[in-house]
Amino acid sequence: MAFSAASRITNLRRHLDSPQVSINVKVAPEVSEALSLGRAVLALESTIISHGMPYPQNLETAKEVEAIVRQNGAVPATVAILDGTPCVGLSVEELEKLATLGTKARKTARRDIAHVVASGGNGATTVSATMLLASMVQIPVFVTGGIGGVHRDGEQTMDISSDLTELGRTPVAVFCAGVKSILDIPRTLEYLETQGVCVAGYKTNEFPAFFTESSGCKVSCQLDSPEECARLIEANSKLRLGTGIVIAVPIPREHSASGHIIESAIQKALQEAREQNITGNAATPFLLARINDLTGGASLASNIALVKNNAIVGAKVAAALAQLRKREHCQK
Ligand SMILES: O=c1[nH]cc([C@@H]2O[C@H](COP(=O)(O)O)[C@@H](O)[C@H]2O)c(=O)[nH]1
Repeated sequence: MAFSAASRITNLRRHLDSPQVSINVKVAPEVSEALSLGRAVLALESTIISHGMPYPQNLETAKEVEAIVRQNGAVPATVAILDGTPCVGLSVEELEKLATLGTKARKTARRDIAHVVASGGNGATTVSATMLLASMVQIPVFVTGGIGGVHRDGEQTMDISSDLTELGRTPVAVFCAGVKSILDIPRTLEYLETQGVCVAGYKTNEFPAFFTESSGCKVSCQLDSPEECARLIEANSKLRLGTGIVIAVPIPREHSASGHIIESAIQKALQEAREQNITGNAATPFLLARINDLTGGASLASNIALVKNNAIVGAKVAAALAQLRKREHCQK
C-alpha cells in the first residue's frame, strides 16, 4: 500500500511533538527524510570509532557497519558532536574526521554534551549521549558493541557508567553484545533492574559477556525474531514507560574468543590499570587497548565481528518496527 499523506503527517507530528530542543541538532538529509516518511533509521555511536578501535580499522569498520545497516533495510545515523554541533547522521568526510581525530575527540557522555557544544568542540558520543540525541530526534533503535556497566570493585569506587542511568530515563532500544567481563556483570544487571530497564536476550536466555556467548547470568526475557523485538519496543513506547531497553545479541560462535585467553588478558589489564591509577572515563579505553595488545589483536577482530552482527540484527528490527507502525497506522 502506498504510504499515505496522513501517515506522513503522523510521523512528522511524532517528530515535532517531542519536547522542543532549542539548540541546533543537525540531522543528515537522508535521516530526516526517512524519519518523516516513517522509514527505518538506526542510530550508531561514535566513541567506538574514536576510542574503541585504532585507526584505520575504526574507519573501515564504521563504513562497513553503515553499509550493513543499509543492506538490512535501515538508514544509518551515526551520532557525534562536530565543531560544537550535535550531528545525527554523518557524511563519509565527517566519519573520516572523527576516525583520524581518534582520542583527540572528546569522549562525550551525557554530562559532557553541554560543554562540548558550548566550547565548539568535537565529541564522540558514548551510549548515554547517543541515546539522548537519538531520542531527541525520535530514533527508537540504536546499535553498539558493548554498553558500559558497573566496574569491578564498583561497590567501593562507585564507578558506574552513565549508560545505565541513561537506559533508565531514555526510551531507546540498545542492541549490544552484552558487557565485557572487565566489568562486574551481575552488578550491572542488578543496577539495570533497579533502573527499571528490560534486558532481553536475542535467541538466548543468557546475558552474553561481549567476547563470549555466556556470562552465567540470565536475562529477563528472550526474543527470537526481529518482529518480536519490534513488538516489545512498540509496547514500551505505547506504555510511555520512558525507559530504554537492552537487547543483548551474543557474539557469533565462530568469532567468540577463547574465554581463558581473554580472561587472563583482562586480569592483567585490570592489574595495570590499578597500578597506573587509571580510573573514571579513561578506564574503558585503556583496558580495551591493553586487552587488544595482550591478545595479539584477537580481541579487536572479535570486537569488529560482533559489532557487524549487532548491526544486522538492529537494522532488521528497525525495519520490522517501521513496518509494524505502518500497518497499525493503516488499520486506524
Ligand atoms: O566494548 C566497549 N564497551 C564500551 C565502549 C564505550 O565506552 C562507553 C562507556 O564508557 P564509561 O565506562 O566511561 O561510561 C560506552 O558507552 C561505549 O561508548 C566501547 O567503545 N567498547
